[in-house]
Amino acid sequence: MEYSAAVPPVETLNVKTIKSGLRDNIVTRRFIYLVNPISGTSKKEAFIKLLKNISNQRNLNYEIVPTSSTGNYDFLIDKIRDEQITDIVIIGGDGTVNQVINALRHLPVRFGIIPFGSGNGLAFSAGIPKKPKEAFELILTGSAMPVDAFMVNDQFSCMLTGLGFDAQVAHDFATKDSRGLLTYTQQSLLNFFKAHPYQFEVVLDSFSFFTDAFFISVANSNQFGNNFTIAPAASLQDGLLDIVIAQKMNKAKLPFAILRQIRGNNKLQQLVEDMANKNVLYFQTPSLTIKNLKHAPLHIDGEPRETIEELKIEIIPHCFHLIRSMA
Ligand SMILES: Nc1ncnc2c1ncn2[C@@H]1O[C@H](COP(=O)(O)OP(=O)(O)OP(=O)(O)O)[C@@H](O)[C@H]1O
Repeated sequence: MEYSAAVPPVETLNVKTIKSGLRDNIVTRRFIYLVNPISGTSKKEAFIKLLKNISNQRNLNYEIVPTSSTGNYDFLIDKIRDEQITDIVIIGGDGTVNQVINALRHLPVRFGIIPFGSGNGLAFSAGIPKKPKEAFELILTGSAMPVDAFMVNDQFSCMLTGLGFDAQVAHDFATKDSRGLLTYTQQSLLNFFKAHPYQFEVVLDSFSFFTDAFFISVANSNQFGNNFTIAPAASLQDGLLDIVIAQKMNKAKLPFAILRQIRGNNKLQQLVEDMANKNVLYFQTPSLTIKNLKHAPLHIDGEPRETIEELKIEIIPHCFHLIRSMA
């Protein structure tokens, strides 16, 4: 079915249209609130009650739908078309955000996030408030902007993909009964003592190089989540991926090297020169290939994935529209 008045197709949606659409047409907007019942640690019942109250008070047209544990959202596609849904509000963490946006990004909808995950890397990177009520207020009054995403072979990523140490943490975290920051921190510490470097070949447009690294992060967002910055220069809208490579070093130096990276004073000026004498390499590129020679574990947007030997990674500029803070 073709779209008519309320929501023009994505190709014709420009920032101005969306901005004014958001502010002026709150009554004509049609919302689906997608709730992940298991993400994060905070109980959602009280917030869902509040969400209903606010939505009813403001006469919003909305429906609450649970998220899909398999990541299959085919059941929503016809509904979005038939009912001319304009806004998908994701109440969950990065794993949910990845699955929902991947499934629905070709439709002319805006996405909003109410961060209810363990890390919430994309939401916090986009300046979405931590407090659920404030995040919802932003969805009602803020602006939708085009945001980049990227592909790792045929898999979609919108926040951060990693090989090595952080991926091992994601794998171990997935086996735990409890979620949340505490469990994540425990797993990070345990893995720190077991961490060892993996061998990679990194292929860029003009050259390639080998590196032994504790981890490689491919970042669209500036952080892992919980406001833990890893790629200080990363922008969600610049058409570039920020690549962070924590090269083999004395393990005692690793936290300090990461700290320098977090503070943003290790920006790579001359990649080739730095390869020999810097512990953490940091550069930007729209695409690259990583040959994962020792089968380092992989995560995509914080979710453990089966590892891949050769990762062809490419940005999708302005892939979807996210309601985000302009601050
Ligand atoms: N209805 C559901 N029932 C059970 N599991 C679900 C359901 N919907 C989604 N999931 C799964 O829940 C898992 C965790 O979700 P999510 O990643 O959003 O939370 P988190 O891991 O706590 O937060 P973050 O990714 O921000 O660290 C995902 O693997 C997702 O596939």
